[in-house]
Amino acid sequence: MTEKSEAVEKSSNNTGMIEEWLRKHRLVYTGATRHPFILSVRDGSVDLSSFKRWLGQDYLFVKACVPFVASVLLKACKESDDSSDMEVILGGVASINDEIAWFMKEASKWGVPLTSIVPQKANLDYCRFLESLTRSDVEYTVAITAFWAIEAVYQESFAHCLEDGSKTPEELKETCQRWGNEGFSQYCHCLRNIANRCLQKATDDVLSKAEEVVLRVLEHEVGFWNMSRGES
Ligand SMILES: Cc1ncc(CO)c(N)n1
Repeated sequence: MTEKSEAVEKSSNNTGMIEEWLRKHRLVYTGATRHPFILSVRDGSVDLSSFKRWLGQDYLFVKACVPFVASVLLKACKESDDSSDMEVILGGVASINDEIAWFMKEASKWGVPLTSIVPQKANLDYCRFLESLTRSDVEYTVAITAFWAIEAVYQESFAHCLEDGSKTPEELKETCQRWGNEGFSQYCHCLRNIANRCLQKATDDVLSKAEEVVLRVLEHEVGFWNMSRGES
């Protein structure tokens, strides 16, 4: 069976290509969503200087996400056969807008000076990767799959810090709520559905590009968490 016919079969069983890849790359996915930095938030042992470093770097990252998300929106306009994709991606634009405002408020609360933050190598590498995905020769299917992966890592990571039994410090719970809340989980689910629908119709060539992009996102996410712990 080809990867493509496998995907079609999977979707009739109510699971898609993304679920298939998550099974196949479980360890890589867990590496990104259960990183030692996140586990330290969850068990309360997190070093606040790491948290502040993450906060400043993520502010820069989120700003760099704006042209990427705009490019996904543009690709949806041109290439999507379902007009509801637009609403979901516009929701993503709105959520980035809120995030930027939230980072500014949070940074002032923690005394992190946003104007003087220097992007670290892992951050620059990730931003450069995002920029490469904005090119017009990158298919909508590949771009929306990358977008799902980027959002899903944060959703799964921060939701883990709010589960029963977690000892996340009170002052970090609001941060975890940003990405760990039910609305964000729903939004990620919508992105996953869009990606699965596109992947189901994709050629083998696009499928393998999309799978590769998911793996690159997961690698960059691990690099990003490592940076927060002062490891790069
Ligand atoms: C590094 C990184 N990945 C994903 C997200 C989710 O938006 C974020 N804010 N930062």
